Formats: sequence, structure tokens, C-alpha cells
Amino acid sequence: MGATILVADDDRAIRTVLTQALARLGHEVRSAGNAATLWRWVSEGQGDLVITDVVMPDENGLDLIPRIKRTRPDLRIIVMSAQNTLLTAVKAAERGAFDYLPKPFDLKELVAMVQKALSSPRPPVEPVPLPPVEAEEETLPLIGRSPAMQEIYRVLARLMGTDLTVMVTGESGTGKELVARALHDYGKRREGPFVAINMAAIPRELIESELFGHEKGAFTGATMRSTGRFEQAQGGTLFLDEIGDMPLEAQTRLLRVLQEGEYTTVGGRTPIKTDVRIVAATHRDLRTLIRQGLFREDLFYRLNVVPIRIPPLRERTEDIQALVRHFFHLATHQGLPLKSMDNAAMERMKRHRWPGNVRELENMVRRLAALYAQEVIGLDVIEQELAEAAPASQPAEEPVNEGLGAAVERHLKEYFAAHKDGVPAAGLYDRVLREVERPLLSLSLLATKGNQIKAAHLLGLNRNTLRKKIRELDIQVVRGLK
Ligand SMILES: Nc1ncnc2c1ncn2[C@@H]1O[C@H](COP(=O)(O)OP(=O)(O)OP(=O)(O)O)[C@@H](O)[C@H]1O
Repeated sequence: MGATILVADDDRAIRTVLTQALARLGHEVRSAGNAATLWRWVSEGQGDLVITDVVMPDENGLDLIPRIKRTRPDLRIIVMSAQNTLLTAVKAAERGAFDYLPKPFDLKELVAMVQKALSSPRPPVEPVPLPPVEAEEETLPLIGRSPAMQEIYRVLARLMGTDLTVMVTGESGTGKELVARALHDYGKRREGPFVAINMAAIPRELIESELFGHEKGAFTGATMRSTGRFEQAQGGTLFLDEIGDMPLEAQTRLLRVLQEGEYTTVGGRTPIKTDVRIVAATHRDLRTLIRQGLFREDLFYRLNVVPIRIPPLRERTEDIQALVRHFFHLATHQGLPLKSMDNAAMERMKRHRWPGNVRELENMVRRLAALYAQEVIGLDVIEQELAEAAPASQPAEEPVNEGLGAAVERHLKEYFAAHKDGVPAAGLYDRVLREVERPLLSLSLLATKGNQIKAAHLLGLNRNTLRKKIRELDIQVVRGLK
């Protein structure tokens, strides 16, 4: 049976399109060009569903939502908006809108949303109201209104009232940490701590104690009990950055925490209950790491409950202008004069590949603000800056046709160099061999489709030795894998 749908939008074309599409589905549609008419219908008790625009001549649609919810708590509201920032999406969600649709939208998507709004059961209690977001437009946490970013805002807004685990993927500098922060700052744990830990920045052998803490004497050098990040993040959010770099032993431990909701410190026995929301991020392809036996598949599924992919900047060049304006504006907080960019310069910016993504752009705009006298930056300056920045901003390329020995040597040199006085922690021989053994065994197993007899033959190893190593290195064997 058809429902009555109330539509408010000051754009006649949108009203017509919606009316036709929804009427085709057998619904009755009443449409208005302003908020007052919509409000009159709602207060008269009409309609089974509301679809409203945000900016209307007489009132902001978002301001209408709480009033509608007070008089007709059951009435579902879909908000459409061309004012597509994270705050619009968040405000719509926290005021109780059923869903949020950035304009321009796909009719099919709208129709699906309407069907869902009309058919999904009403929750017995309304979602916990969140404290209102006070932030003003100038302090938006995330800049950019490209369709890709709007989709991200929509997902973020839906996640605000939840504790779901989120996995953010994207190239370096795309804003993964910023997304994690937004999830925390606008979510229900905003009063709690936000604790970040970068797996790539911590020596592998210390990660477990960093995460879970350790007892006095748990290992050489543990002279005092220390709290881990899980404990520090209690009641808040734990951001696990570069999760792809987490050693397998720590992965196993993390998986157990996620499954059981409690952990023990390194060297400790008493289980400690956790109450943290996990947001993980990586710029690496975890599925490839899984295939190589370097990332646990079961952990991946635990973490990947809600995946959010941030596209590289070169795939959303529409955002560049707003980002440039934003970073020029930020520079004024440091006492620098406000600058702008002419059209030719902006077009050139949009053609750049931005391998370092938003971080690269941010650094460049800062330099422009600080180093150049002219108020309006022109093409010549941009050409010069891009030419100078290019070699440094390219990610270090691996030499082509490098032999295995040379590659290992290069990695080891970097490893030694990364330590104070060029001396890494003791136990290096075994650690390095394990690093080499793991991909060797994984790839052999992959090549033999998980057949251990064939893999042992391929490697020239005794079958039992192979089995033992698979266990020791915690390599996952998937039979029949391609
Ligand atoms: N949409 C955005 N709006 C405003 N600033 C942004 C946006 N995206 C990224 N930035 C800025 O770019 C810089 C890099 O962002 P961030 O550290 O979140 O990236 P990341 O993906 O976590 O990087 P990495 O993988 O290297 O850790 C930060 O200074 C951040 O404030």
C-alpha cells in the first residue's frame, strides 16, 4: 500500500523529479517549496515520511527536525542537502534524521532509502541524543565537498552514535588520522581520551608492551610497571595507525582482546576489561598482506567492520580549491597575511599528482604563505614550487632489477641506520631470518595451493620441519587457494 510522502525543497525541478519517481512506486506525494508548509502538514498529522532540503527561503530544514521529532517522534525524516559538509551530515544525524542524502543524488539511491525508511521497523527507543555540535563552519574538521568526501561524511554521521570498529584506508597523507579524530570528536565517546599509536613508528619487539602495558621485570629493561595504550584509552578511542605493520604475535593478542573484551599486560596475569572504541588505519593493502601470511585474516574481519576508504587527492581534484583556501586561512593564525591564488595557478595545482596527498598540499600552501611577498599567487610560482618539490615528494622508489641479496642489504642498512649509534636490539639474527622465512614459506604455500607436501618439496625441506616452521611463524595455510 502506498504511503504519503511530504517533500520540501525550494527547487521546483527537484520537487517534480521526486514526485514522479515516488508516485511511480505507488506513493502519494505532497510537495512544498518552503519549511512553513511542510511544518503545517506535519503538525496536522499528515504524511508517513518527510524528505526535506536544508536551505529553504524561510527556515533551515535542520532546525525543523527537532520540532518534527517532538510532535511526531515516529515520523522518519530524510535530509537532502547541497551544503555538503561533515557538520551537515552530523547535525542531521544527531537531530534524529533517518538518513542524509548529499545533492546531487542518484534517484535510485533515494528510492532505496525511501523504501528502507518506510519498511524498517521503528526502534523501541529513539537513539541516544548526542550533545549538539557547537563547531562553526570555519572550523570544519574535514575540508572538501567532492562526492567521495560527502560519502565519507555520510558514513561518519551514521557512525557517530555507535561504537563500531572502523578501518580507514588510504594513501599516506589522505587524512586517515583526521577521520579517526572526527569519529571520536563527534561521537558518543568525545568526553573520553583519544589515544593514537603508530605501529610503524615503534620497534616491533616493543609493540605488545606499548599496547597492553607490562609488569615490572616482564623483560630485560622493564624496570617499572607501565600502562599500555589500551589502558590510557579506556572510555575513549584507540587509533591503531599503520595496522599493517603490526607483528603477528601482537596481532594474535589484539584479536583475543577484540574477541574477549579483556587483556593481560605483558608479564601480567589478571585480565583487565577494556572499554575502548577501535579505529584502525593503513595505507597498505591488507588483503595482499593476508595472502603473504603477514596479516591475520580473522583479525582483518574483526577490524574491517566498517571500512572507510579515503581516495587519493588526485581522484578528488574538486577539493583542491577549498583545501588551498583553508590552509591559506590557517596560515593567518600564525600571523601571515591572507593569500589567494589566481585561476591559472589553481588549474596547475589540480593537474599535479600529489603523491603526498593533502599533507603535501598543506606543506606547499604553508610555504607559499610564508615565502612569497605577492598577495595573489600566480602560475610561475606554482611551477617553480612543484619543480622544486617533485623529487622530495615522490615516495622512495625501489630500484628496478635489484637482486634479493641487494634488497635485503638495503633494508638492513636502513634498519641499522634507524637505531641510535647504528646498533639495533639484541637477537637480530633470528629476527631477520624470521622476516625472510615468513614470505618464503607463505609464497611457497601459495604456489602449491596450500599443499604442504608439495611446498616442502619445493623448498627442499623435511615435511615436519615445514610444519614446525608454519606453527612457529604463525603462517596461515589456506587450502585450495589460487
Ligand atoms: N580533508 C581534509 N581537510 C583538512 N585537512 C586535511 C584533510 N585531509 C588531510 N588533512 C591534513 O593533512 C595532513 C595529513 O593528514 P593525516 O595525518 O590525517 O593523514 P594520514 O592519512 O593519517 O597520513 P599517514 O598515513 O601519513 O599517517 C594533516 O595535517 C591533516 O590535518
